[in-house]
Amino acid sequence: MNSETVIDVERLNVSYDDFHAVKDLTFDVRRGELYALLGTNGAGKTSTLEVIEGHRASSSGKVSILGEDPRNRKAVRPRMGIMLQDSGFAADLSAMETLTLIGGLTGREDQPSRVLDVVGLTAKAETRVSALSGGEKRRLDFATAIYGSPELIFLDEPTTGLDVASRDDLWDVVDRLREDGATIVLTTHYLEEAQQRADRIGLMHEGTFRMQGTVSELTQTLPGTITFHLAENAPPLPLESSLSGNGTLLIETHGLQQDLHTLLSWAQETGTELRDLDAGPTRLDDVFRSITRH
Ligand SMILES: Nc1ncnc2c1ncn2[C@@H]1O[C@H](COP(=O)(O)OP(=O)(O)OP(=O)(O)O)[C@@H](O)[C@H]1O
Repeated sequence: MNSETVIDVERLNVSYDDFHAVKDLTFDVRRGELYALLGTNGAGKTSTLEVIEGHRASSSGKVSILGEDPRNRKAVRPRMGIMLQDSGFAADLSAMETLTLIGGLTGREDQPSRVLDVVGLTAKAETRVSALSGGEKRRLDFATAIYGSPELIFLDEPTTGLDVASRDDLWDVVDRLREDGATIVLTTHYLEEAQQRADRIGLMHEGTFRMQGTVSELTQTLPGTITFHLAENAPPLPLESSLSGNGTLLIETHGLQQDLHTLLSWAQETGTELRDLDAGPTRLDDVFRSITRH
C-alpha cells in the first residue's frame, strides 16, 4: 500500500460549551485505504468528521486533509465526496436535477446520467426527491458523494436503510472506486461491514480512541471461543474450560486452530461426542462490547 498520508489529525479537541466531545484524538488515513471510524453512540465520530470535512472548527489541534487546511474549501472540496447521514435535498427537485445541481457544485466533471446508472437510479431520474423511498434517497446521497470519482470519499452510515441487495451494490461501487485508487473514510454501526472491508479501524468511546489498528490487531486483543456439550460420564478434558449455567463448556483461546485440533484429537481417541460444537475467532462485535465495559 502506498503510505502517502491523505488525512492527518493531531491532538484534535472539540468542545460544545463546557462539554468535551473529542479529546486529543490523533490518527492518519493513508492513500488508498479504507479507514473505518467506529464507536459507541455519542463517541464523537460525527464531531471528528465534521472538522475533517471542513464543516466545523476544532477547539484545538491540527488537521490536514490532502495536504490542506480543511477550511480551505476551494482547494479541498473538488477532491472529496461526502455522503452525509441526511443530506436534506430539496423535496421538489427530481433525482436528476438534484444530482446535476450538487454535482455541479463539486467542481468535478461527470455525467449525472452515468452516476444515476452506477447507483441504480436511472428509472427514478425524473422522480421528485419527496417521492423517493428511504433506500432510494440513500442511493442519491451516495451518488452525490461519488460524482466525478473523487480521490477521497466520506461515507457516513452509507448502508443504513438499504436492503441486502442494495448494500451489496453499494459496496461493489466502492470496491471499483478503490481499485481506481480512492481513499475511503467510513462510519457505520454495521460492524461486519467494517470487519470485512476496513484496512484499519479507529474504535472510539467517550471522545477518545480505545483501540486503533487492523481488524486482526483489534480482534487479537480478545480470545476466540470453542463451545460444546459433553455427556456426564465423559473423560477429563485436555484443555482448561469453564461451565456455564446451561451446561455449555467454554474454552477461551488465543490459539484457536491448535486448541481445536487438540480437542478434536482427544474426542476421536476417547470416542467422546462433542455435542453442539461451535468454534469461532473473535469478532469485531466482541471487541466493541469490550470497550464499553472498561
Ligand atoms: N452541536 C452540539 N452541541 C452540543 N453537544 C453536541 C453537539 N453535537 C454533538 N454534541 C455532543 O457531543 C457528543 C458527540 O457527538 P457526535 O455526534 O460527534 O457522536 P457520534 O459518535 O457521531 O454519535 P452517534 O453514533 O450516536 O451518531 C455527544 O454527547 C453529543 O450529544
